[in-house]
Amino acid sequence: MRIALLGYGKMGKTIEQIALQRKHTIVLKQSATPMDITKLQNADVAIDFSIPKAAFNNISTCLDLNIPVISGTTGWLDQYHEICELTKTKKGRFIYASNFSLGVNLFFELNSKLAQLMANFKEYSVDLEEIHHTEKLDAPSGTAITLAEAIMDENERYISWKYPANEANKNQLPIEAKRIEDVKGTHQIAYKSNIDTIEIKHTAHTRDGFALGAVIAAEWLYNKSNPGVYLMKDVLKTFTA
Ligand SMILES: NC(=O)c1ccc[n+]([C@@H]2O[C@H](COP(=O)([O-])OP(=O)(O)OC[C@H]3O[C@@H](n4cnc5c(N)ncnc54)[C@H](O)[C@@H]3O)[C@@H](O)[C@H]2O)c1
Ligand SMILES: O=C(O)C1=N[C@H](C(=O)O)CCC1
Repeated sequence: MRIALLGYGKMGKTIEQIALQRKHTIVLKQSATPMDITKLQNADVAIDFSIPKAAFNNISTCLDLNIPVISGTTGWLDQYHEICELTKTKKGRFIYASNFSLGVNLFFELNSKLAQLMANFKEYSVDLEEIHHTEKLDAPSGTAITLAEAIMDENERYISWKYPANEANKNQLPIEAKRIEDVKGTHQIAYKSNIDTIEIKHTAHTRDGFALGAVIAAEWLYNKSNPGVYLMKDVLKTFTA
């Protein structure tokens, strides 16, 4: 595939390495505006890992040009619905995931199952903590928001999530975000009672998992003939079916 990288920072560079190993070609490494439309038009698929304020324009430009696009950029989801509508109008193909790594997608399943199990045990309250490197622009992480939303789907006590955690009331799921140099991404969920604590945790050691998942999602979307908005779950189903 000819891939356009929209965002050529830590993730863009890691994705480039994985894409080359998988025999793809990089036709565009975009790091700022204005977009190089000529090179973008030459791509089979675009992968956006940029910054929150650039994601909407990057994705909509791809949809306008009928280029399938996957986005891992976090911190722009107030415009997700608009992108879904645009995908429908343009009959485009689009995938967003707050986290493309296989490990985290397994962790998402574990989180939902644990939330289901714990929902009737009112003596436990939930704490969510994420840790990332100090260059991260958004807080809490997109992954933490996905985890919180899945807990809220199962546990009627929580009607929203709250960051910072110390401002949460009893019906808000507290999220703590810490920034420590060079941390690739750690997410931990704790169910605490007066008697004990039950915890689950995912720790990313490198960015390779995010990048491999993103390239696999791009390959899947490129081969998908039906237009639509897809999820990482749809991609992974293909491999587990
Ligand atoms: N979904 C996932 O699996 C996953 C994994 C890791 C990171 N992320 C997210 O991906 C994004 C990028 O992460 P990163 O660690 O590579 O950040 P980074 O700061 O290293 O890279 C971002 C790059 O985007 C570039 N940029 C700025 N404006 C742009 C524009 N208009 N078009 C294209 N590029 C532009 C910047 O120059 C920078 O090089 C963040 O939002 C992060 O949260 C998601
Ligand atoms: O390094 C980042 O930035 C990451 N962002 C994603 C998020 O916000 O959840 C995924 C983990 C790494």
